[in-house]
Amino acid sequence: MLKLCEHLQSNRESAPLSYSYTRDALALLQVSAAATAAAAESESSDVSTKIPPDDRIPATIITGFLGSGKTTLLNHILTADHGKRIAVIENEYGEVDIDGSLVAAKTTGAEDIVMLNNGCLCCTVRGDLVRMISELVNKKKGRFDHIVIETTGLANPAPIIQTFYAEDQVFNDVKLDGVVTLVDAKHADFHLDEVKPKGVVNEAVEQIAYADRIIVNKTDLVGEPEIASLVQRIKNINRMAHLKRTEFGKVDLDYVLGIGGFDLERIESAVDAKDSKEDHASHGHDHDHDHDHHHHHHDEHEHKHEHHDHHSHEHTHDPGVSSVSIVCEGSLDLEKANIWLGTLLLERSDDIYRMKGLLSVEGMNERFVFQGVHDIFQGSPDRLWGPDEPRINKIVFIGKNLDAQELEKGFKSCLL
Ligand SMILES: Nc1nc2c(ncn2[C@@H]2O[C@H](COP(=O)(O)OP(=O)(O)OP(=O)(O)O)[C@@H](O)[C@H]2O)c(=O)[nH]1
Repeated sequence: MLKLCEHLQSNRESAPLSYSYTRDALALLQVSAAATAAAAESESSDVSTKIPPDDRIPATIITGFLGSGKTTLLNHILTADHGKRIAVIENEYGEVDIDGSLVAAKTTGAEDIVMLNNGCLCCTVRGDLVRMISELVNKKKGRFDHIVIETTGLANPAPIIQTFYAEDQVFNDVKLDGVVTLVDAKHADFHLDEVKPKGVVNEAVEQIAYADRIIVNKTDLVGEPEIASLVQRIKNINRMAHLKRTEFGKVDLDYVLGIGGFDLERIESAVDAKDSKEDHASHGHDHDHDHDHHHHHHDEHEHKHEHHDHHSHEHTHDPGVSSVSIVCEGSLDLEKANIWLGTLLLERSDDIYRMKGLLSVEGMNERFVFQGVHDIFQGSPDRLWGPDEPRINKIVFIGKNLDAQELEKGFKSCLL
């Protein structure tokens, strides 16, 4: 505990905190409150905890299924007039980096393009990613403003995101700015429906679940009804991410770069979007029951409701991935919140993909903001609550088999 305290205090002068173990997360919450209380005592007139600017280099992860338009978006980013110097890390699965040459051909030469071949970022080459980022930072610091990482279409983004919080070498110099997920308007349904063997993740679902920004691309290839139903489906998985429809990845760059890891507005809008009880109750129930798929996926009706014995329900409800948002006024009893969050993460961290929150903790003058990726938890005090500002807690979970009512009940039981 003492060690954590010291860590917290030294970190308050620099970057936010990241811990990869549940118990640390809890201690962090506790220590934050204690430190704030101490600050309040020692500086009676000015209790503000100064949150220093975070000057780490931002990194954006571009993910999306094979052929969804990642390289197209990357080219758009690199050729657009934004004045940012961008270092690119390309992860091409296989020996020949075709994407690399496509991107390189279009760039002006101001950026660095680094290739990570022969493996998928999410598994075999994560160590390489850490080394590569460290190398970029050590050798080229000051020569670029932003890192963009393009993952292979088959990447599960979780381990890549976790690299940014769990690896000190990365965390000290680089912050995750955001995860941008491209969705192929024409083929996404097919991939989302795809049945995976038990225990194997559906990358298409995961990529949507982890996104901060979603780009439904290739909208020129399908009609409005298909797009609308896809958008609905995406929102059922992740209601926190912003979503835009595009052709050839043409989006404003501030939609994808500089979005900020702690995008509080996003938490707020995700929560505000949850308006009715009915809406709330529908969370986690987007089961399409499309259990069997063949490659003739153009006719939706053709493969719906085909059941075979070997595709049991337990692994076919891929949109069991959903979002739950909780909003309620009041202040949290720290001890209760620690126990609740700790138990939840201990029991469910495999299923809780992402978690973001803005909390009002009793005895803490600042808003406490946090985010988690499975068992990795990062949080810090944010600005002071305003004198007349209602102390409203907002928390969003994205994950598998979430029970909205149970989560809400658990959270509310921590309120004073
Ligand atoms: N019609 C249409 N084609 C597009 C659009 N966006 C990209 N494409 C094309 O789709 C193909 C795949 O695009 P890429 O950008 O290479 O996709 P990717 O996600 O990088 O592909 P992988 O590296 O294989 O995962 C290319 O031929 C693009 O020109 C779009 O909005 N509409």
